[in-house]
Amino acid sequence: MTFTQMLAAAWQKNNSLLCVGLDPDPAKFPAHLKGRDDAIFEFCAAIVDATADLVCSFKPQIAYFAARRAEDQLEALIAHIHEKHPGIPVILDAKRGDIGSTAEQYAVEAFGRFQADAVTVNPYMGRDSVDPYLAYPDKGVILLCRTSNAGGSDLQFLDVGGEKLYERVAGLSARTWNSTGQISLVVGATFPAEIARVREIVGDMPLLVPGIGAQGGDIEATVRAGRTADGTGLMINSSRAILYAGQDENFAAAARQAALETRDAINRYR
Ligand SMILES: O=C(O)c1cc(=O)[nH]c(=O)n1[C@@H]1O[C@H](COP(=O)(O)O)[C@@H](O)[C@H]1O
Repeated sequence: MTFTQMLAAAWQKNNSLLCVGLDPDPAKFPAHLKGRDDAIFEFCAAIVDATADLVCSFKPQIAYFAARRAEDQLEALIAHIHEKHPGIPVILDAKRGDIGSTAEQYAVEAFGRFQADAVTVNPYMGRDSVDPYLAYPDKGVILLCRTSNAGGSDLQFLDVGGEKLYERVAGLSARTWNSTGQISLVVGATFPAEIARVREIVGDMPLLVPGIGAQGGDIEATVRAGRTADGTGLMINSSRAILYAGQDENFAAAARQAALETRDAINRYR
């Protein structure tokens, strides 16, 4: 099954456009996990098990694991998701981008080592820097287009021959680069007008939309701007607002409640 098929099935099965982001920061862990060698795995696996029936995808952010020499725990976590919650796609958020020969190694890392179903990629270096990921026909390649941070406008809003750079990325992705149907785009929830513009350019292509929750993006505006005609098309990510909804031993139950409320808030506007 391809990433796109898995995603479509998860949208339906869990009636959810919510992607739970796994950005584990040990400083924010409940006291009983602090100091344990496997704390990152235990924390994330508990969140995954508590929310897996409420999401369309999980998105571990590699920096939170690599910064603490915990890539082995990331491998174990992704294996855990595949084994215990088959059918829920895993997006490795790594925002890679490099010349083709190096991109080949990043692709092996994401799809071979970590067994992710999709990876985030920075398209700034152009088509040949994206091709090595597309060589894995079952995998998703999610390109940064209009990011959620304020500084995203520094480059993505530049005029490039009568259109903005993010519009060029969307247009190239949809019309030229996506011959295999593997590409999705990142568009921040903090910019609903641009979500609508990207949707206009790319048709029904799936969009990864971070920026609700801790970054303050508006759920109603996001869904109305980005949903497709059948009420899907979005992976709306929330990380901190779900991971750290509770601070004690009951953190996973608190995360479940936050995920449930977020999924239902999203569904109100589909
Ligand atoms: O590619 C991403 O996931 C991403 C793109 C973007 O434009 N903005 C953005 O916040 N992200 C990621 O989405 C997550 C947002 O986390 P919260 O703000 O805690 O919900 C982080 O893992 C970011 O790295």
